[in-house]
Amino acid sequence: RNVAFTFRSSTRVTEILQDRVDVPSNRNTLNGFRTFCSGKDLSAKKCVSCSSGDMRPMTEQAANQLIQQVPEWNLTNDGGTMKLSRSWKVKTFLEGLEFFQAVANVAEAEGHHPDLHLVGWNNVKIDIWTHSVGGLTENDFILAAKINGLDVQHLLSRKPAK
Ligand SMILES: C[C@H](O)[C@H](O)[C@H]1CNC2=NC(N)=NC(=O)C2=N1
Repeated sequence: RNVAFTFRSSTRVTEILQDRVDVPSNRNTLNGFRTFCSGKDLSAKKCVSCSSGDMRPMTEQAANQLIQQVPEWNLTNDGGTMKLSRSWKVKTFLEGLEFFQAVANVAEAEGHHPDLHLVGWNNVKIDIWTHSVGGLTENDFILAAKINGLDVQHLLSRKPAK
């Protein structure tokens, strides 16, 4: 029995080391602070609570890596605060609000909330960052990936967003 157990755990360690499995999002720590964890499919992850005071914003280098998993989004630096941003053009004002409702459902489910802009009646822009740490955490990329997965095509104008 011991032999089987040892085999199973070392297999798990090997999988984790080779990055073949997802592990809980709070696994990686740097100097005792959570940063983010590696893993393939961001949209399959859940946002973790970022209010416990042990979370710090990720480095620009880490953000440049993770953005490759959500290339539809832009990395911006807003007066020193790193954010994710994406724009869409909707067909009508009301469809903009429908778009927001779909995003709000995801945000509520994740307990992680983006800034929503609807400007000039049909320009939707969403900014995501972790307010409590003043920068980006893996939660922001998870939310971005989940917003990418929404079926909102029918709400969008055929004209590209600015
Ligand atoms: C307790 C709860 O997790 C926090 O208040 C959450 C709510 N949603 C949030 N959303 C975002 N984007 N950043 C936060 O810091 C944040 N804080």
